[in-house]
Amino acid sequence: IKGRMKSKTPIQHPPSPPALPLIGHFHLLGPETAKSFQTLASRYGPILRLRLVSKTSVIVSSAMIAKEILKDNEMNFISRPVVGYSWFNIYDGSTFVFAEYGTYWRFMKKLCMTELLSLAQVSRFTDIRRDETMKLLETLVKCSYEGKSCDLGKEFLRLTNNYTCRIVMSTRCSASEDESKKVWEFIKEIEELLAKLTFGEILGPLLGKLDLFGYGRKLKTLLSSFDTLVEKIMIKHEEDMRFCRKKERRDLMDLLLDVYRDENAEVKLTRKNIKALILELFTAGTETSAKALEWTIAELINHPQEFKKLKEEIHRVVGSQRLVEESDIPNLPYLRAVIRESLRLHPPSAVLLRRCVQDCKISGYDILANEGVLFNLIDIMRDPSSWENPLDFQPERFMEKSGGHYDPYQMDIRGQNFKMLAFGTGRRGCPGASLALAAVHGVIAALAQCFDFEVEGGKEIDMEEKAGLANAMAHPLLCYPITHFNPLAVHSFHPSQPLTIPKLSEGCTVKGYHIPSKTRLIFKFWGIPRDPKYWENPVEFQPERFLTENGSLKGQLDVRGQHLSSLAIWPGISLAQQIVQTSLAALVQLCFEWKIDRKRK
Ligand code: HEM
Repeated sequence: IKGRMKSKTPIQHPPSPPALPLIGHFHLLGPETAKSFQTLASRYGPILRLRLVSKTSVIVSSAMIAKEILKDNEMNFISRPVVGYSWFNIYDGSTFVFAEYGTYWRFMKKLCMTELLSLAQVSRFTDIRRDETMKLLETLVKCSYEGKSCDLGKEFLRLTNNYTCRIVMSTRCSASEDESKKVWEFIKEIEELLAKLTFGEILGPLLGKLDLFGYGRKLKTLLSSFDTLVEKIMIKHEEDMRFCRKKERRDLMDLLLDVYRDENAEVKLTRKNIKALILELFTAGTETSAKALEWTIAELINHPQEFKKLKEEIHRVVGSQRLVEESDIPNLPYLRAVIRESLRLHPPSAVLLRRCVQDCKISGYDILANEGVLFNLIDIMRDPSSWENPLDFQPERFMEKSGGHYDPYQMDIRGQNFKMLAFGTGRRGCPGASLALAAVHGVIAALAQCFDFEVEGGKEIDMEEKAGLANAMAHPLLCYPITHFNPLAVHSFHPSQPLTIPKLSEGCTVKGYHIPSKTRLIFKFWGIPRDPKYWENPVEFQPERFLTENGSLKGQLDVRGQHLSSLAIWPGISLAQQIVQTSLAALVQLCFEWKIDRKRK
C-alpha cells in the first residue's frame, strides 16, 4: 500500500495467479518445482510474479525476457538474492557466490577467471582428470568382467569430487587420502542440508531463525568441522612453502595463499575467504559436473543410433590403438553436440538466481528493488519458439546442416546465446565452465570409446527428474558395462586382466562343443602365457627369453595379439607400454635402490 501511495503511476506487476492468505502461491508448487513453474508459465506467460510465504520472486521462462534482463539490464541484476541459511553459515559475509556486486566480488571473479579456473590452469590439470578417468574405467572394466551392474551416478560423483580435491588442495599435500575423503563426505552432507534449508528459507526470517527442524544447527556444526579440517590442510601448505618442500605442482590453495600473503594485493584476503571459496568450488562444481555426465550417458543409452554415431566419430578420429584424450575434443564435433544437447535438455543448475537492485521496467512490467528473479532454465532451453521438437534428444541440431561441422553460434554455451543458458551469462556467469566442459567431454568420450551399457531386462533408462530444483535423476543410473576397448590391460608377466570378447555375435562350434550366440568369452591369461607348451620354465621370471643371443628383441615380443602365447595386451598398448616402460625406467635408472623388509620376505 505504501509503495502504491508513493508512486504517481500504478505499479504494473507481472501477472500473478490468485494467492492464498499467508502462504501466497506456495500451494501451486508441486514436488517437481521446475514443472510447476512451467505449468504456471503456460497459463500466465513467460514472466510472472509469485509470493511464497515471505518471499516474492519473479519467474522468467523465455529467452527473450532473459536477454532483456541479463544483457540489456545486466548491472541492475548482477547481485544474487540473500539466502535465509546465511544465519547458520559461519562464512556469511565472506562468500563469493553470494557476494554483493562490489570490490570483493570483482577481485575474486578476476582471480577465478585469470588464475584459478583459467583455461591455462585447466589444461595444467589435464593429467589429474585423466588419472581419475582411468580409475573410473578400471571400475567399469571390473564390473564388466564380473558381470556386475554399476551405479554410474555414484561413480561420477566420486570422480568429480576426487579431481576437484586434487586440483584444489592436492590430496598428496594433505598427507593422506583420508583427508580428501573426509572433505568430500563433509561436502556431501553440507549440500544435502543446504538443499533442505533453501526450501525452508521461504518460511521467512522468523520461522527460519527458529530452525524448527534443526537443520541450521547441524549445518553450523558441519561447517565448523569442515573449517577445522581445511585449516589443517592450509597450515600444511604453508609449511611446505616455508621449508621450500618440492612439489609436483602448485594447487589452487597455494595460489590463494600467495594472494593471502601479498601485502600489495588490491583486496586483503582472509583465511575465512579462502575456506569459503574452497567450499563453494566444491558445492558449485562437483555435483553439477556429475549430473551432466549422468544425464548425458543416460540419453546416449536410450538413443543407440546417436551413441553409435558418437562411437564411430571417436573411432574415425582416434582409432583403436589408444584412449581418446581431451586434446582430441576439438576434432570431435559430434561429441560436442551431444554434450550441448544434454545440457540443453537437462541443465544441472535448473535455475539462475538474481536480485533486482533498483526498480525497473522489464517487458512493460515493474520489477521492484530487492525482488528475486528466478530464470527457469528448463523452460527456457525447452522453449518451442526457440527449438524445434524441444523435448527430443537431437545432437544434430547443433551441427551445421551441411557437412556435419558444428555451428559456432549454436554451440556457444557461455552466455551469448540466450536460448542456451546452462552456465548462466555475463559477468556473473559460471567461472568453472572450462573445467566442467573439459572433464565432461573427456569422460563421455572415454566411456563411448570403451563401453556399451545394458540396462537390466533390456529396458530403457527411466529419465524421471527428482523432486525439487536440483534437476537430478530420480532413480539410480544402474547399468551393466560391456567392455569393447580396454585401455588398461598391460603386457606383463602378471597380466592385469583376463581377455574378454564382449559377446559372441553368432553361435559356433569349438572342439565339438556348441557355443550359443551372445555367450561372453573369457580367455584366462594365467593359463595362456604360462602354458608349458609354449614357454620353457613358464613360471620363472626370465626376461632373456625375449632376447636373441646378440641382445636384440625376438619375434615373441609381439604382444599385440599375433603371438597367441603372449596375449596379454589390448589396443591400449601404446599408452600402456609408454606408462609402464617410462616409469619403470625412471625408477630403475634415476631414483632408487630398493631394500626388502627381510622379516616380511
Ligand atoms: C556442468 C557443470 C556446471 C554447470 C552446469 C554450472 C552452472 C552454473 C550456473 C548456471 C551458474 C550461475 C550463473 C549465473 O548466475 O549467470 C554458476 C555459477 C558458478 N559456478 Fe558453475 N557450473 C558448473 C560447474 C562449475 C565448476 C566445475 C565450478 C568450479 C570448480 C563452478 C563454479 C561456479 C561459481 C564459483 C559460480 C558463481 C559465480 C558468481 O557468482 O560470480 N561451476 N554455475
